Amino acid sequence: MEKNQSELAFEKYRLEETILLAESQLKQARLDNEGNSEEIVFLKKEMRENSAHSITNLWNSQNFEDLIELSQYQNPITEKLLDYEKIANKITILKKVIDSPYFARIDFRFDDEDSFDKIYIGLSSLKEDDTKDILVYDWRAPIASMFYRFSSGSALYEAPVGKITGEIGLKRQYEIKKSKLEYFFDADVQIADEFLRKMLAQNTSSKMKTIVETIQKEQDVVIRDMEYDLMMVQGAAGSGKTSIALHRAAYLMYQGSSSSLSANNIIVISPSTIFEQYISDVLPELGEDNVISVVFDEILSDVLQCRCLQTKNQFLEIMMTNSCYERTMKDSLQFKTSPEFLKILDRFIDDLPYRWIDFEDLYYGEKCIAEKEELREILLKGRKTTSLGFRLNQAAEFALEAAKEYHREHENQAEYMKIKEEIRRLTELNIPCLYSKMFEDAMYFHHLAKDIELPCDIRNIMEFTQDNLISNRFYYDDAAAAVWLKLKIYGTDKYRGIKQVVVDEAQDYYPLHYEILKLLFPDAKYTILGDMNQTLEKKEDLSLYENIGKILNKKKATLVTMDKSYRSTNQILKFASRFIQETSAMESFNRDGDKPEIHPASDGFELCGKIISEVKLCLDAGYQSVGLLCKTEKNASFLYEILKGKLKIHLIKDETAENVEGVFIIPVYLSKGLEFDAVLICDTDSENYKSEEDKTLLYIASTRALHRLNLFCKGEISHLL
Ligand SMILES: Nc1ncnc2c1ncn2[C@@H]1O[C@H](COP(=O)(O)OP(=O)(O)OP(=O)(O)O)[C@@H](O)[C@H]1O
Repeated sequence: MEKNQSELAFEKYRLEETILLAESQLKQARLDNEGNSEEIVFLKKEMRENSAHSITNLWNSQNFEDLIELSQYQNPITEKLLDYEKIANKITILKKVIDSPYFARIDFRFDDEDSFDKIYIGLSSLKEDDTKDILVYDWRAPIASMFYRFSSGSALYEAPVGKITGEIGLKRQYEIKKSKLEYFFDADVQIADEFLRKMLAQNTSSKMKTIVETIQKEQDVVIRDMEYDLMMVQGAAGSGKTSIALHRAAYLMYQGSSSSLSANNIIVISPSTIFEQYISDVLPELGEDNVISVVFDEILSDVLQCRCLQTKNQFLEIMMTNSCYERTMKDSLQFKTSPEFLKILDRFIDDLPYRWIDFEDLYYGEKCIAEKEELREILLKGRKTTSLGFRLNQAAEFALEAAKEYHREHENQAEYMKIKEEIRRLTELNIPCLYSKMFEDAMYFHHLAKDIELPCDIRNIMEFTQDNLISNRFYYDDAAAAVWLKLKIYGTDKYRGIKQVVVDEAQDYYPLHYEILKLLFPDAKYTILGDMNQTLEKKEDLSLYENIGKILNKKKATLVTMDKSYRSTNQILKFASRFIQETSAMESFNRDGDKPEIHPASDGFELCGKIISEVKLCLDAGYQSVGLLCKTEKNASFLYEILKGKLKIHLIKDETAENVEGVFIIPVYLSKGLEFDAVLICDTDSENYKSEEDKTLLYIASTRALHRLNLFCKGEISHLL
C-alpha cells in the first residue's frame, strides 16, 4: 500500500515536471511565431514598397535583374513562412503533449550499466532544450519498440548503431487525460490483454482511432519493418490491417526525418471515399498531417483527365442489380484486367502509328515544312526501345525545328502561331477515343488477339463494351484499361517523388491495377494489405500475393499472415467463419457477446417491426453506431423508405457520406473496411443470398460488427446461413 502511494506520488510529480517543460516550450514557440509573423508582415511591406517597379513591370519586363531583385525579397519571406509553419506544427504537437504526454513506461537496464533508466513513451518526443535529456520518447523511437515486443526480462532493440541488449525491469501503462493522471498499472502479459480487451469492448466511432497504446508484437513487426521493398500482409477481417497500414505510414515518416523522406514521399491508397473519410483522423492524431491520401478511382480519373469515370462501387451496384448483365460484367472486368488483355493493349499501341495516327503534311503558309511520311518515319523508328509518347515528341520537335527555320527567313507571326498549334496537337492522342476503336470492329479486335486465349463469352463482352462506349459511358473495367494505355504511351512524372506506397484492401484490385501502380510509382517500396476472403466479384487465394509480387517485381518481398481478429466478439467471429473456407483460420481476441440470431418474418410488416425493435434495443444498450446492411443500394433505399418515418435513420448510398454514425442503412460493398457497434443484415432471404459470392458479402457484413450481430429476412431464409 505504502509502496503504491509513493509510486503514485512519484508518477504525479513526474507528470507535473513533464507538463511544465512542455508548457514552457509552448510559451517559447508561441513567442517565436509572434516574432515570425511580425517579420513576415514587415518583409512583405518592404517588398511592396521597394520593388513596386519590379512587380508592376515584371511580366512584360525582359530584364532578368528585375526578377532577381524580386527574389531577393521573396526568399527571406519563404524562409520565414517555412519557419512559421514548422513552429505552428510544434505548437500543435506540444498542446497534445500537455494534454497527455505519455501512455507507457519501461524501466530498462543496459547490459553495461547497473541501474534502470525510466523510458517514458508517448505520441511524440519531448526533450530538455539545454541538456537534450529525453523526457518522453516517441513511440516510433527504436528504444520504444521494446514496449511492444518484450515483457519483463531480457530485451533488445535495433538502434542506428546496432543491436542494444539489456533487461526490462518494469512495464507500466498510464491513462492521462487533460493533463491529469487518471490511473496507471504495471502490465504483465495478462493485464495487458485485459487492458486491450477493455479498449476493444468500447463503442466504435465514426472515425478510426489510433492503437499506439496496444499495438501487438506481430503488428509492430510489420509497422517497423525497413527490410523489405514489398511488404504484404494477408489478414483476417478485423486483424488490424488498416491500423497497421496507417501506423506504418507514420513510422516511415518518422524514419524519414533522418533519411530525407517527407510527407509527399508517402502515398496511402484507399478503395473508396467513404473509407478515406473513415481513416482520415489517424495520421493527424499520430502527428502526421500531410501524408498524401488518395482513392484509387481518383488516380484513374486524374490520369485520364476525366471526372466522370464509373467507380468500382457503381460498377458493383449495376452488376448486382442487373442479373442479365451480371455474368458479362464480371467476365468483362476479369478479362480486361488480365495479363492477356494487356498483351492485346500492347499490340494495339504498336499498331497505332500504322493505323490510327493520321499525319498530314504540315504547311507554313503555302510551304510544306514537314511531310507526313517524314513524320511517320520518326514515329516508327526506335519503336522497340522508346515509348510512343517519346517518338511523338520527337516528330513534333522535328516539325518545330523546320517551322522555326522557315520562320527566320519568312517571318509571318500569324502563320507561325498556327503551325505551332498544329505541331503541338501532333503529340496529343485522344486516348478514350482510341480505346473505343479497339472494340468498334470485331474483326480488328480478333486480329489483335490472335493466339491469345479469350473468355468464352467474348462476344457478349464485346457487345456490352461497344454499347457502353457508344453511349459515352466509361465503365470501371474500361477506365482502368484506358489509363494503362495512356500511361504506357506517355508515362507520368506526377508521382516521381513517391518512395513508399501503402495499399489497403489489396484483394479488390486486379493485375492491371497493380500494373498501373507500377507505372505510376516505379521506384517506390510497397506495403500491401488485404484479405483474400473479402473479395466481392471474384475468388482469390494466396496466389493473389504471388501475382502482386510478380508484377511489382521487387528484390526483397515478404508475405505476413495475421489470423487474430480484434474487432468482433467470439460469437460474431464464429458465426462469420461459416462463410469462408475452413482452411482460413481466424482466431478471436477472446471477447464475449451475444450469439448472432436469425429473425425470419412472414411479410414486410413483420420484418419492419423486428428490425425496429432490434434497433431500439441497440440504442438502449448505448451503441453509437448501428448499421443496417443490405446487399445493394436498391435494397437499402427500399428499406429506408419503409423505416424513415419510424426511426431516426439515414441512408448512405454513395461515397460522399461524411460521417457514418447513429443509425444508418448502407449497402454491404460500401461498408467494406468500416466497423459498427451493432450490425443488422436486413435482407438475408434466399433470393438475395444464394451464390458463393453472396457468401463473401455475408462474411464482410458480419465482420463489420464489434459487439452485436443479427440477421433478418422476409420469406425463405438463405440456405447460406
Ligand atoms: N493492437 C490493437 N489494439 C487495439 N485495437 C486494435 C488493435 N488492432 C486492431 N484493433 C482494432 O480492431 C479493429 C479492426 O482493425 P482494422 O480495421 O485495422 O482491421 P482490418 O484488418 O483492416 O479489418 P477489415 O479487413 O475487416 O477491414 C479496429 O477497431 C482497430 O482499432
